[in-house]
Amino acid sequence: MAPMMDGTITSSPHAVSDMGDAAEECPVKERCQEQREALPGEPRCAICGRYGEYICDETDDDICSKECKSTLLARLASTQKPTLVCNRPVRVPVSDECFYVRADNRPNSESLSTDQTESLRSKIGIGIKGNSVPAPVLSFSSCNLPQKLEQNLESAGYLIPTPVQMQTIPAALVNRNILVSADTGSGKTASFLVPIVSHCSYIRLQHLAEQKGPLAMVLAPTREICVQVEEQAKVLGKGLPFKTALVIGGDAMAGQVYRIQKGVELIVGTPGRLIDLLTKHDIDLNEVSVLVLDEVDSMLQKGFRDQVMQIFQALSQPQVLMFSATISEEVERMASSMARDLIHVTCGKPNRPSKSVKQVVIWVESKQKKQKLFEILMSKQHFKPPIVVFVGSRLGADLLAEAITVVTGLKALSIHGEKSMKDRRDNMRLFLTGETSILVSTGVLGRGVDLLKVQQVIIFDMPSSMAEYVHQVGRASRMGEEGVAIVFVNEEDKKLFRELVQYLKSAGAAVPQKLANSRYSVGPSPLSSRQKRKYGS
Ligand SMILES: Nc1ncnc2c1ncn2[C@@H]1O[C@H](COP(=O)(O)OP(=O)(O)OP(=O)(O)O)[C@@H](O)[C@H]1O
Repeated sequence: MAPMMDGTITSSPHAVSDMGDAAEECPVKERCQEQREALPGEPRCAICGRYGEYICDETDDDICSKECKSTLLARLASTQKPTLVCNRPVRVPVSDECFYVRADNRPNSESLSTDQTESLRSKIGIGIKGNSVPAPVLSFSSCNLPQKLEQNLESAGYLIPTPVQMQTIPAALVNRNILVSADTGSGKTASFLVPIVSHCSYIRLQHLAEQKGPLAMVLAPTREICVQVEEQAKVLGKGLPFKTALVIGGDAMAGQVYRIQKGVELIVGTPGRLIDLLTKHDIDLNEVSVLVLDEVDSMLQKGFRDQVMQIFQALSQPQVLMFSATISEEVERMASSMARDLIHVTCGKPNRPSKSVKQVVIWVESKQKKQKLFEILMSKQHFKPPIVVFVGSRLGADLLAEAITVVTGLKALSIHGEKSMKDRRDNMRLFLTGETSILVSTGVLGRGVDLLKVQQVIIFDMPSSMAEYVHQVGRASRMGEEGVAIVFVNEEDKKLFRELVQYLKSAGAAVPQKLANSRYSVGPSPLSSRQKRKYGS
């Protein structure tokens, strides 16, 4: 994630005297979060205030990591060179001046040249397709966001945008339709929530909407994703005229309707429940001007597609923002037909597992899988809690969680679509708060859910597609942190062998001999023509 590093920074004299040789031997910290807090009297990073262990060779400032060095240099560059701006005109409401940075006070008022923009994109690893795509930004402060939103971002620890946010936020702020494919854990959620919070509070503060109806809608395939998106929206919208409603099955509908009728800016929900609610109750959607399809490939698949289109058609030409780590050519085509003048942003290697996760594939016959899993869980070397174990069936999830608890003595819980919403919430809470360290899940947690401290997943049953595999592997890493995915395969997964071998080879991961030697790993796979349609050649 850290953009544009040359790494030339020197150890601070304070650090050497305090830490002796050890400090000199330690590699320079890549990221700010790897650095510790500063103790009283110690040098502080000029950017984030953590322990300023190094000196920036180009400015002599104390800094904590390569990440902050790059922020420091970017800030410096932005005050000296033509700069990056969002083009959205910002008008300041007289009564709410405190929320906005005045346009004429902005330090960054010129645009980058085309060459500069292209070179910046290639440095931060962004690809774009589309007409007149706004330049990326290097900081949240160049976006003319409500001041309160900037503060909320800072309080949440979002000091600089991630690459996908750098490109997507400015484009979304000027109302462009966007399709984004970016690695799992790369910060896609804030890429749509920041523009939504900004847009909604702007409309409310300016009294631009006639009614108090919702202004934006986020659709996602699972309840767990919706819960997390709504939670994050609340964090970012705190203190602004920005209320949210969560519309998912398993929660009482009456409460959801009441909340929406009272007036909310954002609705986050699963398509099925939302249609149910909209058909039974009179909800005014006239003012909804932004629609987000999170995990868009899943949302445009059979099962969801008709419901999504029904909702889309009930809105009056909203701006459409679509996101996933896996986007096929077919999804691209469908997205282009839904939204005019679409921008396509890519970040990282599309449709491949995040390179931060080490894939360790083991050939295990089905009857031996449980035993192998228990061995891993009981091995000090291999078990790195908290972990998620992905299985293929609901019953399998319950039975395996029970078996783990009985055999290893480690408390394991399960999550799947047949559990009540209360159980799903309780089990997630117990897992995220560290009260239990093993969660056995079906695909419901495979996508989009931020499993904060998880750095290890075990794919006990291979999912039905390589797209789901990419998402499940991605649960082991957030924001480029290193993770491990242990994957059990055997002949039953043969329809995925060919692609799996390609993925492993391109990631430099070992291919078990039985997998490499299988006739299904070479030549056309049983699904090749369908897969070709799905992912292109
Ligand atoms: N600018 C930022 N600075 C610091 N942390 C961030 C920033 N943006 C996002 N994060 C954090 O990074 C983590 C991953 O973000 P997020 O869940 O949005 O990823 P994602 O791309 O949606 O992943 P997935 O495809 O797996 O759903 C979250 O914990 C989030 O809080």
